[in-house]
Amino acid sequence: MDGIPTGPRTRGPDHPTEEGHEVLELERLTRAYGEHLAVDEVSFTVPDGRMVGFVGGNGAGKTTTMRMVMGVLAPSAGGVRWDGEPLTREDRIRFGYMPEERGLYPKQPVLAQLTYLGQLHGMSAEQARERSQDLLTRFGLGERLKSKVEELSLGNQQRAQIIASVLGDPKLLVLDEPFSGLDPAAVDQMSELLREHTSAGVPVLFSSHQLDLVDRLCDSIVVLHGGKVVAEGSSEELRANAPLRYRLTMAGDTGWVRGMPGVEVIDLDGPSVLVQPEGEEVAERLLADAVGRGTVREFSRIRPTLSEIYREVAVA
Ligand SMILES: Nc1ncnc2c1ncn2[C@@H]1O[C@H](COP(=O)(O)OP(=O)(O)OP(=O)(O)O)[C@@H](O)[C@H]1O
Repeated sequence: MDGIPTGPRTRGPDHPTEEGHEVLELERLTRAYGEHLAVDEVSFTVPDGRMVGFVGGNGAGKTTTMRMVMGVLAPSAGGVRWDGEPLTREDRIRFGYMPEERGLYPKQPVLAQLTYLGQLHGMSAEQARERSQDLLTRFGLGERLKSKVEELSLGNQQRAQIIASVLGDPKLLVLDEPFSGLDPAAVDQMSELLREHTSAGVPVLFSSHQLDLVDRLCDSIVVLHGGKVVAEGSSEELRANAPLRYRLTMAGDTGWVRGMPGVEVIDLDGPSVLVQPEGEEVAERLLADAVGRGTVREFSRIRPTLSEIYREVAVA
């Protein structure tokens, strides 16, 4: 478990402790560039032991928000609290951050660089080297310890960047697109690494455009659009607010569905139709009608994907 925070193992959403929750709270965080509001009163919480996915289209304001959390950028208004108190410089030193522009120097050997970063987080040179080496080895870079960062493949550079962000036993992780460019095996390894941190009570906030991955990994999701939070919750909560949709498949043509009051046809392809009924009663009426008209092969409620929900709330 090298590189994993040493906090009590019992912390986390299912095992709250009495020593308080280390929760990150963004309160009406706002950033303007000239007339343009890049981030507009963004409020949400990253609770201890939770993994929060931050999604939104290009230019939605994710990076700007994360930079303000990390103190790289000053907010125009609003603030950030940690453990109920305004965030300080000292708090931020204990946070792990993977910036959009990445932090590692291309020309320096990867182990030497991580060792140096570990020392900046207060470890001895020996501790820092040992922990860096263990993590690099665990994630398949054991043979590349002396390679310069620029000599690694992009995916391996990304692994090293993620390792760099967890080196100092962070109290919070803020990661800007940590999974971009990783192959599926690396995604699994890095997700496991992040999960180890949430299990130890660390709140994790990461941005991503990979919605399936966010759906799979995150305890909750914040959707940003045009600098504003347009949806927030667990994927189940987001789904509960999504429109009711059913797929009806019959032996014959389903074109007759177009004439049914209260039923919007989303997609119709001969014997199969995707519909959005106004409510459960309308769906039941539709099924009864279908049974009266011929053989029903399928009538099922469609669980929307996160991508579909995202398109509903975040595509202009
Ligand atoms: N230094 C800057 N000067 C002026 N405008 C900026 C600056 N940085 C960001 N912006 C603007 O702020 C908005 C939010 O950008 P930001 O990089 O936070 O979005 P993002 O959600 O991270 O996008 P992406 O997914 O493309 O990385 C955009 O309209 C961008 O053009």
